Amino acid sequence: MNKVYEKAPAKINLSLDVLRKRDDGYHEVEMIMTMVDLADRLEMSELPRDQIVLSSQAGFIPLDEKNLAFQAARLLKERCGVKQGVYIHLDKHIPVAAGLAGGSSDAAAALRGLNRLWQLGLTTAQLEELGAELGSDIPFCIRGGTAIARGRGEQLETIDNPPQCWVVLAKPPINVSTAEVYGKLRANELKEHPSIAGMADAIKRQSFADICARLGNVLESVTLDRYPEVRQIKEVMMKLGADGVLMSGSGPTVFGLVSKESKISRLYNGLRGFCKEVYAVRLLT
Ligand SMILES: C[C@@](CO)(OP(=O)(O)O)[C@H](O)COP(=O)(O)OP(=O)(O)OC[C@H]1O[C@@H](n2ccc(N)nc2=O)[C@H](O)[C@@H]1O
Ligand SMILES: Nc1ncnc2c1ncn2[C@@H]1O[C@H](COP(=O)(O)OP(=O)(O)O)[C@@H](O)[C@H]1O
Repeated sequence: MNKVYEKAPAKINLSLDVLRKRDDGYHEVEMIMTMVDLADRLEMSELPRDQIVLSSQAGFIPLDEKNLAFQAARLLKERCGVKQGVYIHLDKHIPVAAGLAGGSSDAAAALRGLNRLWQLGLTTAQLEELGAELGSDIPFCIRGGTAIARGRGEQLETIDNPPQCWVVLAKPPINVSTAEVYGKLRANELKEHPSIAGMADAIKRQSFADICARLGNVLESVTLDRYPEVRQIKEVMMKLGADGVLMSGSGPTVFGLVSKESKISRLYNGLRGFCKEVYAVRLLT
């Protein structure tokens, strides 16, 4: 029986700006995203009957058509006229509804993997286009690397990876809805905007100090107000010596960038006193 495996890494937003609310209800964004080495793993095998079957060791995600990996398989089947079924096992490690694009990355991995399993011969650009139909972050998760994302997040410009560093992630035990955070944002009243060009330039110059100084996310204004524990985690991370700290996406996960390995255990152990879900990983460069 044919089988393929795909890794589905989490993303972080190094800079996230919202320019305006659009007529279609989405927000026009400009953001810089990169991947970290915290990943789900997907195993996909052929099913002789025409069915999509999902399983996972994680008890807290839907395994039916609400799952983005299921939606990815269904979309590919419909568009490419695939008659076979597929069994997908999702080995989940990325925290759910965390601002780390776990579901989006699973969908991206399913598109990449099923393109191979079913020998469809779609290009990355075609997969990105299909992915955009399922979610704004999915094209980036298909492409990977580091990119400036515009539009509603689906228009990508690949840029250099930042210099390698440690990324400490802390997720407080709350689930944040992306739609709700965008819904509460007063996009026209934002006083400060992070400079995306400035962050892109800091990355181009490989200046770790400037990258840390330029971290910014306008969605913090909504999530930090609503959930004071996210603000507290940011403060704790700074006190424990992270070089730069920011909330990822719509939150609630906070990440800290650290250049020196010697700082990691203090940061990791200190944070564990505040929340159960703490990870120390590397950038996926
Ligand atoms: C905030 C970000 C930052 O990377 O990530 P997460 O925090 O979700 O990881 C993204 O913009 C999230 O992208 P994604 O999670 O794919 O969003 P989608 O499924 O397309 O949309 C979910 C909902 O968010 C809102 N939405 C999303 C993207 C966008 N540019 N404007 C929006 O207003 C819409 O209300 C939409 O119905
Ligand atoms: N494969 C999946 N993994 C995780 N969550 C998923 C998946 N498919 C659908 N979901 C749903 O998508 C929502 C957002 O999940 P996720 O992608 O982890 O968050 P975020 O967009 O904040 O990074 C959750 O409510 C979850 O139920």
